[in-house]
Amino acid sequence: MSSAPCTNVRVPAKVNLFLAVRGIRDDGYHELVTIFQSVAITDQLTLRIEGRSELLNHPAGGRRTELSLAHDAGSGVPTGPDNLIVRAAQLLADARGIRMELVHEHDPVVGVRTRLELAKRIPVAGGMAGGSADAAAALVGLNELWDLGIPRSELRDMAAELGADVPFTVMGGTALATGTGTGFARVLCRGAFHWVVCAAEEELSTPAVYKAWDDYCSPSEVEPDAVLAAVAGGDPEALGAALHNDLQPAAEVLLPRLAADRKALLDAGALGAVVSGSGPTIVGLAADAQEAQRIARRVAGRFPRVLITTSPSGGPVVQRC
Ligand SMILES: C[C@](O)(CO)[C@H](O)COP(=O)(O)OP(=O)(O)OC[C@H]1O[C@@H](n2ccc(N)nc2=O)[C@H](O)[C@@H]1O
Ligand SMILES: Nc1ncnc2c1ncn2[C@@H]1O[C@H](COP(=O)(O)OP(=O)(O)OP(=O)(O)O)[C@@H](O)[C@H]1O
Repeated sequence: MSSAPCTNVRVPAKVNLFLAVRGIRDDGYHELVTIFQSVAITDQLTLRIEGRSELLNHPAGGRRTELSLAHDAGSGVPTGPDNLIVRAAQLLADARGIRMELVHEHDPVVGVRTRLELAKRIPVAGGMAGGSADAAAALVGLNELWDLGIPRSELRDMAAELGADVPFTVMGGTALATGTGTGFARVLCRGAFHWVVCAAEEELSTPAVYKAWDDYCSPSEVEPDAVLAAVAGGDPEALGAALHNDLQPAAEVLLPRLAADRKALLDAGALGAVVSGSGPTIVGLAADAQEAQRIARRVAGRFPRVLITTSPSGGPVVQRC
């Protein structure tokens, strides 16, 4: 087999610079208009092949692999079949006729093993598409490691089966999405934006936030034009004023403190502050890199974890190791 025995994928988190909920579909999903942007907070997935690699991608060898997953994210993130990485691997294996058996990382290798290790830096259940980004890393990384040759655009289309945020995280950059968030077009973005990312102690479940929107909010007509103009012009002041998220009031029903947290970021000098996706992470936009550091210092005592980052970032970056 010609593929490398080891591949590394760095995959960025996302923020929604704009998110409008237009209504509910019959299947319970919500129709959105949203602008995604990748930010430079990344998870890293390392993928290795051990044992008899000829069994993996060779029709005569039977096309099969064991797969194990380990991560450093603690007990809130599963390592079994529910992990989005494992679901992504299963999706690719099924699509290419590879028999995949999920095993424990310490089980002895019988035949061939695909060993995955995740270094998690994106806040978990924070509204920054961490699990989706990991699924994207698995699709892109296994495509390379298993030598499947699937174009990125096809991986993006397959990704919709794994979750609404996954197609965007396969591509990265800046995009305007409609539908459930899976159909999108690239958006022009000039320059770099500087963010103060404030993680919360609590987690918010995405279905629970959409349920709160159902119970307390109604469809909005707000349009993304001001955000599109601000990113095209590389104008942080305009972007700060235009940041918008219809899920924010729903997240604040479940965690009322978030409203005061946003105000604290604005008082500390942020040009705008918004709940990221379904929350509870809040992102504050700074005028420049120095200002981001100043704001971060001012709010540090209020949040368990404050990160400084930039956007836009690219898509998943694959390196042989
Ligand atoms: C909040 C956002 O992160 C904004 O980008 C996404 O809309 C959520 O994306 P995600 O977590 O990848 O979503 P999925 O894993 O597909 O769905 C999780 C749950 O979110 C709700 N969901 C998600 C997307 C959408 N357009 N409408 C929904 O109602 C559904 O209850 C679904 O059961
Ligand atoms: N690889 C993974 N990383 C993180 N969580 C995962 C992963 N796979 C499955 N999960 C589960 O998904 C839940 C949501 O985690 P995630 O970090 O993706 O949330 P999120 O960033 O709010 O998602 P989104 O912004 O896409 O709505 C977690 O509580 C965890 O149980």
